[in-house]
Amino acid sequence: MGIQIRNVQKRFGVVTVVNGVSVDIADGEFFVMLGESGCGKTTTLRMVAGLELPTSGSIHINGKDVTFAEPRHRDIAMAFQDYGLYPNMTVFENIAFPLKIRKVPQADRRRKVEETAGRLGIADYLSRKPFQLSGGQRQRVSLARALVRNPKVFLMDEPLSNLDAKLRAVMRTEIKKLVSDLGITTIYVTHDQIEAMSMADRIAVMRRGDMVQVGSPLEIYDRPLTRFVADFMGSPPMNLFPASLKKPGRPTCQIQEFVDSIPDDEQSLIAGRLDSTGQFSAGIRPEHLKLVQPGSTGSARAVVDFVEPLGQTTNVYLTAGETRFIAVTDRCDRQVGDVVGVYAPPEFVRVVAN
Ligand SMILES: Nc1ncnc2c1ncn2[C@@H]1O[C@H](COP(=O)(O)OP(=O)(O)OP(=O)(O)O)[C@@H](O)[C@H]1O
Repeated sequence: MGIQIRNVQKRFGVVTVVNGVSVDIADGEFFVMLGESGCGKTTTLRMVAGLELPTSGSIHINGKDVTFAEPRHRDIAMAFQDYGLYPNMTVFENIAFPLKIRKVPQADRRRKVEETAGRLGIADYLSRKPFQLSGGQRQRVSLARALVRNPKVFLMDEPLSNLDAKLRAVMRTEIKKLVSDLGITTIYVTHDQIEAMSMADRIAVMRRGDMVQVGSPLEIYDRPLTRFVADFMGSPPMNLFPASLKKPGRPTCQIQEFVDSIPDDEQSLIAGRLDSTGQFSAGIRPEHLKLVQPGSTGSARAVVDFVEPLGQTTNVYLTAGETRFIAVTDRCDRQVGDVVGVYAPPEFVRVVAN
């Protein structure tokens, strides 16, 4: 059950925008497709919805081959960035619309609309027209209209991107809670890594029509396979230092101290992640670097370039030789020009493909 996407490819004329994507999405899973504009996430979602047909490959939803099925035969609901509400209908009529076209009896319709509106906190607005609502309320109506007929699968394309930052944060927790309470299998498209991290059971990071890494938010954050993924997830992003393997078992790096003691299990990944010139990147998250006394065992010497206090934490911009990188520390009293020791705990150093 759930959704199986198998070798799905989509070409528009000579341009391939989805490049043979395969993934299994479990029943009830919240699956996020994350990537930059133009990477093919919307096109993939539209193929699951039936709004676009694959050039090749297949899509199964709850055990049924729907590759070429009409959208209305897929038991899916959709919500998009533009709410798509009918301006001349009331909120009640908007939410009831999918039930009306399915000829659900009037009493049932009323009950379901009221129940769904209650869940989404819009029960008091049922007699208003969309123009009498705020953006957040309109998005709730759009979600209510999608959910009112208890779909098995819910597809969302950047549904929060028209809302301000604070409301987005509120809505993302509400949506996540709502769909997991209802047990609906969900595919959610976004370019916002915080949204992806906070909502997903699993994330697929997409690039140029490929799913470059699929995993739980923390797997992807902790163990990015490539520079692209490492750079995309996290703010400030992972520090990435050019490295290479000249002799087996001893990587060399721009900041040698950072790779000198990386554990064997991480070292064993190097061979599989070298590029054609024998290079890889050593990655370490800014929050894992420790500022210590210059000259402390295993530390590299660096100079503080810039200090950015953020209240809870401080971003410390550093230079070691020509190499620039960032450490995130607790509040600290480092000053520009200070010479510090920087220690990378070996268990946090990652081997990342270029
Ligand atoms: N009907 C179409 N005809 C030709 N090219 C298209 C068509 N639809 C999409 N594309 C192209 O396919 C590529 C992928 O588009 P898609 O909308 O899937 O990307 P996306 O990752 O969702 O981006 P965004 O976040 O901007 O929506 C883009 O380069 C786009 O221009």
